[in-house]
Amino acid sequence: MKLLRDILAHVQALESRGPLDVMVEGISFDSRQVRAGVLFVAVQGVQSDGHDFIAKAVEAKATAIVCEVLPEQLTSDTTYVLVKDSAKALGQMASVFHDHPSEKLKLIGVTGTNGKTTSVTLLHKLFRELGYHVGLLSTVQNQIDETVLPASHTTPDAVSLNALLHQMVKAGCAYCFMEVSSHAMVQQRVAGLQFAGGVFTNITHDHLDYHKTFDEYIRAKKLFFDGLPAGAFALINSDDKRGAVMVQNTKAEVHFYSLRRATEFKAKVIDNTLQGLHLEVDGHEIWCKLIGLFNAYNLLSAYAVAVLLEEDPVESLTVLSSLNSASGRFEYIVSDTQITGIVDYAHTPDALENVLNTIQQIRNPNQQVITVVGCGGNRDAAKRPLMADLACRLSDKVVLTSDNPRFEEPQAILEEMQKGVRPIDYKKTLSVLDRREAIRTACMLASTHDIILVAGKGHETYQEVKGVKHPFDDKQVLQETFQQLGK
Ligand SMILES: CC(=O)N[C@H]1[C@@H](OP(=O)(O)OP(=O)(O)OC[C@H]2O[C@@H](n3ccc(=O)[nH]c3=O)[C@H](O)[C@@H]2O)O[C@H](CO)[C@@H](O)[C@@H]1O[C@H](C)C(=O)N[C@@H](C)C(=O)N[C@H](CCC(=O)O)C(=O)O
Ligand SMILES: Nc1ncnc2c1ncn2[C@@H]1O[C@H](COP(=O)(O)OP(=O)(O)OP(=O)(O)O)[C@@H](O)[C@H]1O
Ligand SMILES: N[C@H](CCC[C@H](N)C(=O)O)C(=O)O
Ligand SMILES: [Mg+2]
Repeated sequence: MKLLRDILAHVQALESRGPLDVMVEGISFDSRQVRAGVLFVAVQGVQSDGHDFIAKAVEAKATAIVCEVLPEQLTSDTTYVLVKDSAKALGQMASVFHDHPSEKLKLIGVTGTNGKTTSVTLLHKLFRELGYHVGLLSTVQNQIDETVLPASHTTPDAVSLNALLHQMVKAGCAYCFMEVSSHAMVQQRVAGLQFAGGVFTNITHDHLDYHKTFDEYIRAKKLFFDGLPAGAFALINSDDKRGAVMVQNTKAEVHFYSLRRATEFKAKVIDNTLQGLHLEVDGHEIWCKLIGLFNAYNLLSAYAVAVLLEEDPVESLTVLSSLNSASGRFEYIVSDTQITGIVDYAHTPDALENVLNTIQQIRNPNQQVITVVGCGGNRDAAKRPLMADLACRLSDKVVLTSDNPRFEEPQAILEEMQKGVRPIDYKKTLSVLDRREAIRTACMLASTHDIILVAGKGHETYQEVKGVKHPFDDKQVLQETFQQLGK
């Protein structure tokens, strides 16, 4: 419980109507969650405008309303506060409401198209092994030490986010490693947070359904670095050509990592096999369990963060070399007849290309590569033909299928993917709408020693169709199918 006046301490209010010395028991941006004592914040959304629900919030006895436009009719027992940017105010108020939790631990944010979950998961495990209490906010799950809390977004909304950070502080966490998505930046989910550091992994084609242009997508990621305070660090992948742009206007201290250039933090891949990576990092040789060149970047950036947070370099590398990948990131099983089944969350053209290139590097010429891939509905449609084309170019056979169709027609998504297949690849491409059947088809096509990649859903344990999440787990389906077929 806090006084409205105190909650507004960091908010630039343009105008207020009604008493400010009223008690607030909770903050909500959803009128359906409002009850007596709650402060309702009206946020402009994609589907609807929170301002249209102010009357509902008042009906539910909201103590106060924070909004960008005052309603025409004001009720006398509600306080109204007018602000320029409700989403930003929401973050600032949620932070005060939970006693500024981000200032009581070291909060490190990771942004970029690919590698966020892998990086924050590595960092969480590393800092646990180094003896700290640590929080994690990721696509797969949130965590306080080993306690797992479910995650519905890559970056939670501002209210949930501050509540989670508050719980981490109460549990004695010294660090929290979190993913910062581009949606979160545009929607100001991290407004009001104090970051001790930020990491940029890479930026490639994704989410243009939401950001519209690649420049806007870059701008969204850059906003994160623009907002870092002096005293924080910004750790940048200098092998990505947008790396330098990210830190053009940052106040943070800039550091670079690279596999290609002589930078402050550098690594060299000595060997890349299905058993793992053999790396040289800052002059030290290590063998890691993670597979694929792209994971050399994730390992290097995790190492660099540890050094920037003043951990011992050699001890950090020793721990990193013992860590496994995050769930659904290049996880593999080998069937009784020696078929390798890989499940990977590659759901962007770049990720798919990286994963398939890695498979091409570690396969031998007698092994066929069979890829099962689909694209999500209500997401960037431009990536559909690109992903189908990449799958064909880098595989011997391809089974195009459904991912999470959400509210789109699965057949229509599949047809958009098919448009990317070059005529020369028609012969090697099949389309099987049902994902379970598609995985079965790939298993039937596979012979001893072949490699099956099931891409796009990684750790997800559901398939989302028209608002309903049906149980579906690529790893489980793959395993069951091998057994059913006696493969
Ligand atoms: C496109 C997008 O990001 N949408 C997010 C956004 O919803 P929205 O803008 O559609 O909200 P809306 O339905 O238009 O409603 C506007 C406002 O009215 C309020 N409202 C609405 C109805 C009502 O009856 N009463 C009411 O008060 C809503 O609570 C909201 O505040 O704000 C919601 C509340 O924070 C989010 O849950 C929702 O995430 C949706 C579910 C989503 O799927 N988001 C994905 C795309 C996403 O955010 N992904 C990124 C990761 C991407 C990546 O890098 O891979 C993530 O960080 O998870
Ligand atoms: N550093 C990297 N560079 C390029 N591709 C990567 C990198 N790390 C992982 N990948 C590929 O991208 C996929 C997604 O990785 P990860 O889940 O770590 O990324 P993410 O940024 O968290 O994705 P999301 O935006 O969905 O949360 C992996 O399954 C792998 O195929
Ligand atoms: N965080 C990403 C995940 C995509 C995963 C893929 N399986 C899909 O459903 O498109 C998103 O929400 O766009
Ligand atoms: Mg993620």
